[in-house]
Amino acid sequence: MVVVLGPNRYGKAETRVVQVTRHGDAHRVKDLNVSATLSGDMTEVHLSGDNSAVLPTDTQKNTVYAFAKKHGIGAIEDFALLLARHFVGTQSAVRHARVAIEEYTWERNGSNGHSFARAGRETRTCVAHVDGSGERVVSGLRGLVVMNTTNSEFWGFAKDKYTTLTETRDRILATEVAASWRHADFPTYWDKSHETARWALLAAFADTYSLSLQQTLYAMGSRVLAECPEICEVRLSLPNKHHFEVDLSHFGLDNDGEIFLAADRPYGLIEGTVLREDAPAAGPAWE
Ligand SMILES: O=c1[nH]c(=O)c2[nH]c(=O)[nH]c2[nH]1
Repeated sequence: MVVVLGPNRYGKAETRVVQVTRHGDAHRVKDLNVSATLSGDMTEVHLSGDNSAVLPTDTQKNTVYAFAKKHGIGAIEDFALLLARHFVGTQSAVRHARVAIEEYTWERNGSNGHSFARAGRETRTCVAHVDGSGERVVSGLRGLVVMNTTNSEFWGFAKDKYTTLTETRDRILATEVAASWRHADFPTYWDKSHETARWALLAAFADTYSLSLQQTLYAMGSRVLAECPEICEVRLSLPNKHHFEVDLSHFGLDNDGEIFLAADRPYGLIEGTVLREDAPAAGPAWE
């Protein structure tokens, strides 16, 4: 039997780093979850246990903390690129570094400058790749929960003998947005680019008179591309958080779109990609 080593990679997953910057009494918090993944000339460690090419995952973790102190944490895309460039640039055996970062946002709690509350469930994300073919960054967010209480219909759908869903000309449309977007060019300011893309998603969700969540998805992705010239591809995953009007007739009450059961499962899951026709090749961006 002949076996060979296939694709492999290794790294330190989920290094949690919190940076508190103190401007007098007004503190600022950056709260990240950093996952580094390295690959390259790693045959010997797998075949013979020779570790000479292996930068320990423990070192990768330490680098995250040291770089947070030395360089500070600004936009997560800048921090991810800094780390990825460092691993590829300083370790000859490392040909490809992937650094994925999640950022959790804290809001001020009161006015004392040092008390914070976690801001909802929304998480900002990015994945940076650095290798011999170049640098690629995918940014995004997840956990952004949105709801329209009208301007949503769903009718004219295919039916078979198992279809019981009634057509509706007015329903609640709610979802928890998970979106990621690929950059054809790097923006000057990652934070500004993220803010604009996020705003575009929200604006399109609010403005679209929806005949299906699929149509809303396409509108959201298109709006990001319209507002952000540096972005060439948007991927969206939208759970349809169903709200069912409750039948209150048993209690002698009518219900004209006022009382709903918010079902947590099962949920429809609408996923799609919207991209520029001339988007450059993605390379490893989405891996
Ligand atoms: O916007 C929707 N898209 C669907 O594909 C679908 N399917 C369903 O049962 N409800 C909905 N709503």
